[in-house]
Amino acid sequence: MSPVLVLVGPPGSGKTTVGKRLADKLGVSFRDTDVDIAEAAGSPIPDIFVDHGEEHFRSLEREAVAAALSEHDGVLALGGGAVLAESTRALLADADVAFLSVELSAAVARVGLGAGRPLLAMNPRATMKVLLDQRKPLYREVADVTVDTDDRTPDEVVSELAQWLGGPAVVTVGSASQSYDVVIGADATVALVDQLTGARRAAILYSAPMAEHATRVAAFIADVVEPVAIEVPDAEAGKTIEVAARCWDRLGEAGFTRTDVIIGIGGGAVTDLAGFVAACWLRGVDVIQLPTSVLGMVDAAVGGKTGVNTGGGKNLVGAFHPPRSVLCDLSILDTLPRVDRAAGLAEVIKCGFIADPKILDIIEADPKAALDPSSPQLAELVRRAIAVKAEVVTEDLTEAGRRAFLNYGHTFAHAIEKVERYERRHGEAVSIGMMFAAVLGRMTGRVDLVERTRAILESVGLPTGYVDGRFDDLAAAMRLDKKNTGHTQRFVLLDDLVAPALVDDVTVEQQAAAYREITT
Ligand SMILES: NC(=O)c1ccc[n+]([C@@H]2O[C@H](COP(=O)([O-])OP(=O)(O)OC[C@H]3O[C@@H](n4cnc5c(N)ncnc54)[C@H](O)[C@@H]3O)[C@@H](O)[C@H]2O)c1
Ligand SMILES: O=C(O)C(=O)C[C@@H](O)[C@H](O)[C@H](O)COP(=O)(O)O
Repeated sequence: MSPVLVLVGPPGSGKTTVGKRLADKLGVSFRDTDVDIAEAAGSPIPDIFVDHGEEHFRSLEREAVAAALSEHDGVLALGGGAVLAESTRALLADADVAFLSVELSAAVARVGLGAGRPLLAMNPRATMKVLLDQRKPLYREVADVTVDTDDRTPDEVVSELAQWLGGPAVVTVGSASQSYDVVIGADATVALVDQLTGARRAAILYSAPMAEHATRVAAFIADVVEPVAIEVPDAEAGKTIEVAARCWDRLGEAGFTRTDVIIGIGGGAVTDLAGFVAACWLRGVDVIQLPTSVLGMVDAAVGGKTGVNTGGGKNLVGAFHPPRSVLCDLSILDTLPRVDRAAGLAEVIKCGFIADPKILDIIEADPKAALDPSSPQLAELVRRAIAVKAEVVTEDLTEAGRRAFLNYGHTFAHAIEKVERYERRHGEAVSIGMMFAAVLGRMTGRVDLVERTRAILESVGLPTGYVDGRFDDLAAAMRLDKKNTGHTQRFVLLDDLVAPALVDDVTVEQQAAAYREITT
C-alpha cells in the first residue's frame, strides 16, 4: 500500500488545506503526520519541542512518516522538516511526491505569528528564510512534481495536482527481459512511435467506431513505418476464427515479416483479436495494444490472454501472447458510451473484491464520478485495476495458479455470453456472474458479500439479476469452463473480502439454488 500522493513543503505552503481538498476530490482519505505524532505523544507539537527538544521530535517524525507511507493509501501531508531525515528521503523515492512551493513573503503572511509552529515562534521572517534556504533543495530532491502556490487559491493548486495525477503513469508487467510497460495517461499514444523501432510495417486492427482514431494513429506513425489498416467487425462479431483468418490473408498480401508489428486499437474484443492474430502469424509477431474502452485498458489489453470465441464457448481458442506494450490514452474514453463505461467498471469492481478494496471505497463514495471519463476518480480506478492485474499476471502468466482469481464471476458470465450468442456486453455478464459467485460464497459458508456486491454494481447501472428458465443451458456451458479439470468443476469464490479461493466442491444443487436467487 502507498499513498496516492505525498505533499511536502514549508510551513504556509498549504499542505493541510490542499491535501484535504485533494483527498475529497479524489474520494480518498487525508492523513497528516504532524497529527499522528501529536496523537501518539498525547501532547501538541510545541509541547514536545519544549519538553523533549527538536531531536526527540525528529525521531518521532521519522517513525510516523515511515508508518504512514506503508499504511496510508490516500493523500498524505508531511511536516515541513520531515525531509531533513535521509532515511525519510530514501523512503520517499518510491512514492509520488508533490512539493508545494511558496516564496518567503507569502509563506510568512500565511503563517502569521506561527501559532502551533515552534520553530517560527520567534522572528518568523528571519527563521522562515533560513528554513526555506535549507530545505528547498531537499523538497526538490524528493519531489516528482513541483506546484507553485504563490498567488493561487487552494482550489487552483488542487486542480493542478489532480491533473498531474491523471498524467502518464507506467505499470510494468512481468520481470526482467519478459516485461512490458502499461502507460496510462491523457497522452499515452505519443509513446507509440518509440515502440516501433525495428519494424517496417505496422498492421492496425480496428473496428468501425474507432475508424477516425485509427486513421489519426496511422498518420502519426507514417513517418516511421508503413501502416496497413485492417478494419474488422465490431465487438464480439470480430472475435471469430473467420475474421482472424481474413486478417492473416491481409498480412500475407502486405508481405508482413517477423519484425513487423500489429497494433490493436479498440475495446477488449479488438485487442483480444489483434493479440491472437499476432500470436499465430509466423508463430508470433509483436503486438502493441492501444485499448480505447475502460474494460480494454484495465483488463483485456493487459496480461497477454488473447483469443476468439467458438461455437463451444467464450475464448475457447487462444494463446498467451504478452504485448510489446500497452498504451492507455484516457482522453479517448470521452467518446465511449456510458453503458460501455459501466461494463468496464464491472472488471474494476472485480479487482476491488479480489484484491484492492480501496477500489470499492472510491466507487461507493461517488458512483457518478466513477462513470465520468474526465474524473480523477476514473483515472485512479483505471490505475488501481491495472496494478491488480499486473501484479497477478507478473506472478502467474499462464494461469497455473493465482491468475484464476481474475476469473471471479466469469464462470457464470461466460455461460451467459455463450447462451446469449455473444450479444450481451462482457462486463454486464461479469456483473451478473459476480452476483452468482457472491450468492454461492454465502451459501457455501463463506463471507456474505451479496448485498455489498448488489449495491455497488447497481450504483453504476450494472445488472444484478438474470432471467428464469435457462439453468440447464447455463450449467452445460459452465461444464466447459477453462478452469475445470477432468471431471472437477472449479469456481472462484471469496473466503473473505480480498481473499479469493479456487473451490472444487460446489454442487449442481448449490448452483441451481444460487441461480434461483438471482433470477428476477
Ligand atoms: N484478454 C483478456 O484478458 C480479457 C479480459 C477481459 C475481457 N476480455 C474481452 O474483452 C471484450 C470486452 O471488451 P469491451 O468491454 O471493451 O467491449 P468491446 O470491445 O465490444 O467494445 C464495446 C463497444 O465500444 C466501442 N468502443 C470502444 N472504445 C470506444 C471509444 N473510445 N469510443 C467509442 N466507442 C468505443 C467498441 O467499438 C464496441 O462497439 C470481451 O470479448 C471479453 O471477452 C478479454
Ligand atoms: O486475465 C485473466 O486471467 C482473466 O481471467 C481476466 C478476465 O477478466 C477476462 O475476462 C479474461 O478474458 C477471461 O479469461 P478466460 O481464460 O476465462 O477466457
